[in-house]
This record gives sequence, structure tokens and C-alpha cells, in this order.
Amino acid sequence: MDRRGQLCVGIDPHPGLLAEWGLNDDAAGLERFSRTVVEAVGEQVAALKPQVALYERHGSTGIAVLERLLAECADAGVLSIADAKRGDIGSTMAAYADAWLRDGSPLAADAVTLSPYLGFESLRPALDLAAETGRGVFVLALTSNPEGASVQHTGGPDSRSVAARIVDAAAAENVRPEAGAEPDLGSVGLVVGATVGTALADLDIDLAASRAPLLAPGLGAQGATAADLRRTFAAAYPNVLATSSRGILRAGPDLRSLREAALRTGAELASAR
Ligand SMILES: O=C(O)c1cc(=O)[nH]c(=O)n1[C@@H]1O[C@H](COP(=O)(O)O)[C@@H](O)[C@H]1O
Repeated sequence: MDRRGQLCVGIDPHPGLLAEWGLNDDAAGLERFSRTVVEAVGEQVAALKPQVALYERHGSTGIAVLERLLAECADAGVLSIADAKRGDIGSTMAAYADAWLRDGSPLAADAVTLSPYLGFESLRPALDLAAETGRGVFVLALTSNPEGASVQHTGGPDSRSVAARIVDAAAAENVRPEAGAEPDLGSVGLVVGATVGTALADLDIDLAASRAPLLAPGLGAQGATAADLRRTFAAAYPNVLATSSRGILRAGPDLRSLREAALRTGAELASAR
């Protein structure tokens, strides 16, 4: 982010987008779509975030395309975030961690998105493997969809909301006193939607203190702007990696148009007030 700015481009090969790009809704279309995005913006943006579901719907051939895409991200020198939203009991979580975060795994990415619905501590195998292999995780805290609040804003007996507890748990992970001179950010990131409005203040959440990289979806197709992000995240804004999928992808398949869309959005993020 220091070198390339605060934009992540999501790679979401929806059937409708494939058709708009003149591609078939099959593995060959998926491969062409994925390669085009890497070629257009892979040397320009901080990260690419393939949406795993859109590869899974093609079965094993789609997963094979995803494997190649993750390898191509590494070759292009751009960070990859596998948007898989995994979460399960610890013993199964170890297998998910192995799939997405282990050196040499065919699906190894630089980071993976995780769902803490089974309890933050159930994510332990992924937290530990990420720390061990120099990777990262992004744990859902306040999601960008309107339905998220019904779970994430609710509080327990101490009235701290579910989202605030997840942020607190990530913050505790990101403090590693034994590490000596620490980098600004830890490896346990959080997902906080660009669309959450005043929720951070309402729920008394201090994101800046969490030292978490903040993956913020909702820019573009879901209606949020760079100015919304600036306002919503306030002091934590420098830690935000804003992610946009359809908002950028609709400019394709022309390479230059895709690049320009990403450049324009990146510039808006850099100058947001
Ligand atoms: O983890 C995510 O990236 C994510 C979390 C969230 O709260 N909201 C959200 O939209 N996402 C993902 O971000 C992408 C948003 O796509 P666009 O709305 O097309 O920019 C999709 O792949 C979503 O699954």
C-alpha cells in the first residue's frame, strides 16, 4: 500500500460480466477474464482479490483456473487475497489454513478472508499459520451488506457488540511484544465495509488502535465513494485497502480502459477528504 496505494481490485467473474466481455461462462472464459485483470492492473495496484465462489461454480476446472491465477499474481508481484470467507471448528480450520496459507499449497494466497461465526478463537490454525508463513488473514467484522447488522451490531451481557469483540480480538493478535520493533500493521486484518456509515462510532470501535489492515469492500457497485471511506474510517483511513470488483471490471475487457478505471479510483482514494 505504501508503494502502490490503497486500491485492491476484486476479480469476480460473474456470468453477466463474462457475457459483457464477450466470453463464455466456462473455464476458458474464466481463464481469459482472470488473465486480463492481472495483465491490466497487476503491476499497478496493491492487491487482487479473486472471489473464490465464482471459480467454485465451475467445479474442478474453475479451481484449476484459480490455482493458476494465484500463481500469476505472485509472478506479477501483486498481493493476492483469496476471498473464500472460511470458518469452521478448529480441527477443520487447520485444513482450510493448509489450503490457503501453506507454502507450496496449490491454492496458496498472500491472504484469505475468514468468517468468525464459530468464534474468533476457532480461527487459531489460520492465524498461526499466517504468522508463520508471512501471510495474512482478513476477518469479517462489519460487512458491507445491509443484513450484517442484525448479527454484528448485537451485544452480549457486557453490551459490547459482536463486531467490537472481533475487532478487540484482532487487536490482541496484532500486539506481539516479543517482536521488538513492530511494523505499523499486524497480519490479522479486518473486513469493514465502506458502506457501514456511522456504525464504528455507534458501536464504540477504535479501528486505528487495532493495528489491523482494513479490507473495505463496497466501493463502486455497492454505492460507496472514496469520500465515504475517508469519513467512515477517519483516523484509521491510512490502514484501509479499499476493494472494488464490478465498479472496475465493467470497464473491461479493454486493457487500457481497465487500467484507467483502476488509476482513477486509486487517485480518488489518495485525494479523498
Ligand atoms: O470479504 C469481502 O471481500 C466482502 C465482504 C463484505 O462485507 N462485502 C463484500 O462485498 N465482500 C466481497 O467483495 C466483493 C464486492 O464486489 P463488488 O460489489 O462488485 O465491488 C464481492 O466479492 C463480495 O463477496
